Amino acid sequence: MRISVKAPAKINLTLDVLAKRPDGYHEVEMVMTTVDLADRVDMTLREDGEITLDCSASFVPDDIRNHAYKAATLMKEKFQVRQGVHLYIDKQIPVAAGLAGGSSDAAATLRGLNQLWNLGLTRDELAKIGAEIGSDVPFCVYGGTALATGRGEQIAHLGAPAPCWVILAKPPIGVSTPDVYGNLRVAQIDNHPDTKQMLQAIATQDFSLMCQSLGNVLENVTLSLHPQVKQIKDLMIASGADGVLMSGSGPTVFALVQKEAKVHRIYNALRGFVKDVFVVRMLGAQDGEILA
Ligand SMILES: C[C@@](CO)(OP(=O)(O)O)[C@H](O)COP(=O)(O)OP(=O)(O)OC[C@H]1O[C@@H](n2ccc(N)nc2=O)[C@H](O)[C@@H]1O
Ligand SMILES: Nc1ncnc2c1ncn2[C@@H]1O[C@H](COP(=O)(O)OP(=O)(O)O)[C@@H](O)[C@H]1O
Repeated sequence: MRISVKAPAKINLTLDVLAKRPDGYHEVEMVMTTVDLADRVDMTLREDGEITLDCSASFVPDDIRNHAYKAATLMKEKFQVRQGVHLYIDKQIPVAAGLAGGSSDAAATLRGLNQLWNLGLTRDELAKIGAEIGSDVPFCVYGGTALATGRGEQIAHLGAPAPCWVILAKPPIGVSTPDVYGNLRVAQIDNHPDTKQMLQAIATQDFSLMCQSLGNVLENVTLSLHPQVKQIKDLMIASGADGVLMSGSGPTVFALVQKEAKVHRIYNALRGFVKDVFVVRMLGAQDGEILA
């Protein structure tokens, strides 16, 4: 018996940090949406009770350090499941990119095992388990578009933003989320995004207001550590992007573009500068569907 689940990447349309919490995490307020760049997680039932994992990207861990493996272990222990599973991850999302690839693989694994092991859990119950794996996993369990608060695990669903093209560009560096948060001085943040205005832009599918409302307080930290990120931002703006922002803790930068003619110009300009460039669409309110 085998199930395959798509694990879409996410981008942050806003990312605000409000305070440092006693538990070492930060209080965040972020609007996230999924895009149609996705990993695929294949899950094959194992009667011997073992959990094993293979990944198409050799540099991604294939043991308990892999978030998908962690998800399977958590589900097996919580529900005393006798069977095991072999996980195969077809890696398409750049790693350590600010696109929550690992979190999305974990969320896809939770959703697929719920079906493969006939656990009958609700989406909310899966999201609660996801919060034990990482702050982005609950959002990835639901997919679509949402406002995430707390450390990122409290989710308020939103409607689909105005449809547009999204061009993702990742410079050849990996950025560690803990390092970026560790370098953030919350008291010195002077560019808090207007989250309410972003919510209004999404509710009214107002593309230009959405572009004006983009904001990510982690950007300045990552830009100061990695100048290439600013170069990509400047190139996207110079090539005519309607909106530009770094996603999550970076280093991926995305451009929002409404007219397809502009997409080619921006894509070609970026291709001369970075290898990892993707032209994708927002998934709006859909989620990573479960395939046969
Ligand atoms: C920055 C964001 C924004 O979407 O995404 P990515 O850039 O990773 O995609 C997330 O907050 C990343 O979430 P995630 O990658 O799940 O982080 P976690 O594993 O929970 O935490 C990794 C580390 O980041 C820091 N962290 C994360 C979330 C948060 N609200 N406050 C924090 O301080 C902590 O140091 C934590 O130990
Ligand atoms: N399934 C996975 N896919 C990618 N990276 C993973 C996965 N599981 C664990 N990791 C580890 O998590 C880190 C990157 O996680 P990822 O979600 O790709 O980054 P980000 O949260 O910035 O989007 C890397 O250190 C990688 O080794």
